[in-house]
Formats: sequence, structure tokens, C-alpha cells
Amino acid sequence: MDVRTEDGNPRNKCALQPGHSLMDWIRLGNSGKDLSGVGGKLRPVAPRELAAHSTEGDAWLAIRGRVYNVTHYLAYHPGGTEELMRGAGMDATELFDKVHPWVNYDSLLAKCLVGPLRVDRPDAEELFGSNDSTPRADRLREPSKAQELVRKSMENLANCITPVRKKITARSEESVKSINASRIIQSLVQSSDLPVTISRRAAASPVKDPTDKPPAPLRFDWIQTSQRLTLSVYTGPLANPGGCAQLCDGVLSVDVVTDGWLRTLRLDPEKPLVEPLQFKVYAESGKIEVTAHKEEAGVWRGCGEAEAGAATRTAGPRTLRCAVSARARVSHDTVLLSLRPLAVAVAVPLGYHIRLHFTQEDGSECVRSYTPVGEGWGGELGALRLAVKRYEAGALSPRLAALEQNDSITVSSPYGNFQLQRLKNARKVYLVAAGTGITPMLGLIKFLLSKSNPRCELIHLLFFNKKEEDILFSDKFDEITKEDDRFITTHVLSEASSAWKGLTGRINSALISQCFGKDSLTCTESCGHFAAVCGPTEFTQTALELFSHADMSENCVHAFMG
Ligand code: HEM
Repeated sequence: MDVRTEDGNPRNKCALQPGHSLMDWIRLGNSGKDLSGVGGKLRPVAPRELAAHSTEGDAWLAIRGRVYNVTHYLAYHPGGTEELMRGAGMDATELFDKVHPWVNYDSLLAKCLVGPLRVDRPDAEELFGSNDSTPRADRLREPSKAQELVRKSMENLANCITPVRKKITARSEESVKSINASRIIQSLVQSSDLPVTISRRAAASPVKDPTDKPPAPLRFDWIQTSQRLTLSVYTGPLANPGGCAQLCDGVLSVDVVTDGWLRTLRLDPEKPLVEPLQFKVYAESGKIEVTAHKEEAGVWRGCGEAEAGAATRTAGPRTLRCAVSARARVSHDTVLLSLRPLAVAVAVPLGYHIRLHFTQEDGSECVRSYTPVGEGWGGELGALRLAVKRYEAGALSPRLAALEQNDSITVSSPYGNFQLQRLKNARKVYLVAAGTGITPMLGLIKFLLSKSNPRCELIHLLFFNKKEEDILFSDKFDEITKEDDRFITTHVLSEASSAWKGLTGRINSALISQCFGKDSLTCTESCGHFAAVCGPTEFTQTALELFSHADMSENCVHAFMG
């Protein structure tokens, strides 16, 4: 469906009244007017109190655990009052994420913050929540026409980013691209930590439609030792599942998400189980192993009573608290943080990212995306391991990089649109990354070179950085190159020292041809090619265009948004 209007606007933005532009809103925020209505004194808000503020004259909503008074913002909201009111009086995170996850609400509404939303520990449904039948869920489940349009236009945006196959000649295509880019930048006003990169990630992730046919309830079996019980849950080859497990009132609950569908398995165990839990995914087979400890050692006759629920569609990602369990240096400006969710075991699908939420001194919330690096790159097993680069002027990264063991932080459940199935026939893999854009590649490299995946013949990583000391995980790459001759790394530096003997410069077609071979990228029906790109937006776009000029098929290329 083409959602472009006659003026070429593919989106559903409302005409704002004069004096209600973004600049006017920023001006109002700086005028000293009390936009929060609580005099800037933050206080926790109970859901019931939030629900009482649901009229145009008094509208509050919550996003990612923060309650904002949006009464004054209504007239400035580019999507219109009516749309914004759909989120009034409730936790509007899901709705917000469905429409425009790239919008930097935390900056825009910084002066409207009332306080944290008072919630209990998230349960499994909150983490990977399914739709229920409450009126609130109905509001979320049935997107308005406007939301449908926005969703479609976000797909356009994702298409703009991912497959820049042909030379863009049609005017309309050009306008879609420029409109979206300028919107993204506009909506990121006041954001300083890698803004465009992150908005790209956010914009591209949650728009994928779940497949229409619900998958069958989860199949599982179990094994035991005298100390532990392990459930093996099967999702199918390359299903790329994510999920979490937790013990609630003695019941072991396993939530599994694949392709936008949530399936839950609940086990009332024969005898009590205790934490810690482990949640391990085998990417090739799609098998998940959830391990819990027996409270009392011994051999059980059975595992207990299990119930596998029917599949429901997933709601938007939620948040959970994690504690820093380890930190290690990766380079002069990057640390590897291992984060352990409290009382829950979590797995992030390959190629997906999570968001870190950090409350700033003024009470506003800063959100940044990171792709966990997966196993084999350092950090603590079973934890979410994030390579955090410190940007001196960044709003969040200096504080993240300074986190110490046992500090806690809020993390979202995963976002992403990477389909592991795309690697099914991949024999020759070309990875192009810049800086911290290496992180989504790491999981792919391990997966492609794993023993369970004999198909891959070649992985060539072309890794762009400024200086030699900026290259992340370079020792690990050296190790892999020594162990496995299918893996080649070529480093390219833009600010190399005189001692550097490798390639220099920025991404360009000569470098791509020199490294990957002049004609080797041309795709045929059975080429077995796969290319992935990750880096700042311009870098990603250039790489995609170069692949396109080299006649790579769009089906063989994936851009990680960030
Ligand atoms: C939660 C309920 C909300 C709904 C249903 C909603 C809906 C919409 C819609 C339909 C649009 C038009 C999209 C387009 O075509 O550009 C829009 C745009 C926009 N909304 Fe919201 N909105 C919500 C909350 C918010 C909040 C809390 C903010 C925070 C500041 C916000 C900021 C914006 C901005 C900046 C745009 C322009 C986006 C762009 O140009 O990329 N919205 N919204």
C-alpha cells in the first residue's frame, strides 16, 4: 500500500496551529513555566492515579516507567491531540513504540516529568507481554488508521535503509528518504550520544509484522541430574528465539518469542526449584535449554505438571532491572559490561538489540541501544554483555562506562528484525562494520563458524576505525583467523599512524572491490552470498549503495540499524 499523500508526505503528521512548532515547544520548556504541573518535584505515581489524568485538560501518560504530564504538549504534538490522547491515563509505552519509537520523548518531555510509575517487579507477561482482553489492551491491539499508516510508512523507512538496491531515480523515492531523515533528526533534538545511529535502530526495529499463522504450542522434554532440572524447548531450526524464564510462586515459567509470537510453558515442578536459572539458546537448532536448581538434591520421578499455552502476539518490549555483574576493558575507551537481570534469565535473539534506560540528574530519562555481544567475546556467561564506548560529550555513555559491579540499570526486552533464516544458505559472508557497529557482527561470526554450521565457506570482515587502538576485539579476531581459515579480517583506518601497514581511508567502491574481489559480489540464484552492514547512518547507506552497484541482490544484504 502506498501511503503517500498528494504533497508527497508519506506520513500522517497533523498541521499544527501557528506558534506550536517544535521550536515553540522548546521555547515554552525553557520559559520557566511549570509543564509537569507538580512544580518539578518528582514523586512516584500509582497506576490508579495515572488513570485519573485522562482528559484533554489534564493528561498524563507513562513511557518506560516515567509518568509525564502531556497536557501542554497536546497542541504541539505533530500527530495531533486525538492521537496523543489515545495514550492518556495509561502506560503508553507500547502504543508509543508502535507509532514512532525513534522519537526522543525523554528530551521532548523532560520538563513534563511527574515521576516514576510505581510498579511491582515485572512478571513474564510484562517482559514479553501478550495481549489480554482488558479495554487498555483493546486500545493497543486495534491500531487506528493513523497508526496503520505510520506503521506502513515506517516500513518504507526500513526499506529505505535496508535495501538501497537501485540507483534512486524516482522523485518520490528520493522524497521519502529525505523526509524521513530530516524527521529523525528533528525528533532527536537535544540528544547527544550517537543520535542518528540510534534512531535508525529504533525506527527500523519493531515494525515487522508477525507472521499470520500462529505457531503450535511449544514442544519440550526434560532431563535431570540430582542437583538440576533442565527443560529443552524446541522452536525449530534458525527460529532465532528470544525469551525469559523465571520462578513465580514455585512455578517455572518460560516465555519464548519467535517472529512476533509469544508462547509460554509453565511447569509446576514435582518438588521445589530455586534460582539461579539459566536460559541458553542453540541458534542452529532453535533449541532452548532452561536450567533450574533443585532445592533438595535427589532424583525425581517426573518433572511435574507442565502446561504449554497457545501462541499470542507479542506486545511491545518492556523493561527490567539488571545489575552489573562484571566489567572488563575492551579498548582505551570501551568497556564490556555484563548485566544480569534480577530474578529472571533472559536471552536476546541473534542480531537484536536492547535499550538501556538511565535516569539523569534532572529526572529525565536517557535511552540508548546496544547489541549484546554474545558468547565468546568476553564478559560473564549467561549475562547480557554490552560493549559500551565512552563519548566524552555523551549524555549517557560516560555514566554507563563508569558503572561498577552491583550497580543497577533498566534494560528493555529485545528489539530487532534480523531473520536468522537468511543465513540458511549463506556460504560466502561479507561483513562491513564501523566502530561499535561491530557488535551485531560478533554473534553472526560465532554462529557461522560454529561446528553445527558446516555450510559457511568464507567470512570476510571489513572493519573500519579511526586509529589502531580503536579496533575492538582485535585479539579475538586474530585468534579466530589463526584457528579457522574461513575467517578473514581486513582493517581500514581513517586516521592511521605512520607505523600502520594496513589499508587506510573511508569506505568506497575501490576498497570494496579490492577486499572482496571485483566480481565476486554479483548475485545469482544460487550464489550463497550474504552481506551485513553496521555503522553510523551515512556509512551504512554508502555500504548499501556500494553493494547495490556491485550487483548484490537485496535478498542477500542486511543492514543492522546502528
Ligand atoms: C502514546 C500515544 C501517541 C500516539 C498514538 C502518537 C501518534 C502519533 C502520530 C499518528 C504521529 C504522526 C506520525 C507521522 O506521520 O509523523 C505522531 C508524530 C509524532 N509524535 Fe506522537 N503519538 C503519541 C505519543 C507521543 C509522545 C509521548 C511524544 C513525545 C514527545 C510524541 C511525539 C511525536 C513527534 C515528535 C512526532 C513527529 C515524528 C516525526 O516526524 O518523525 N508522540 N505521533
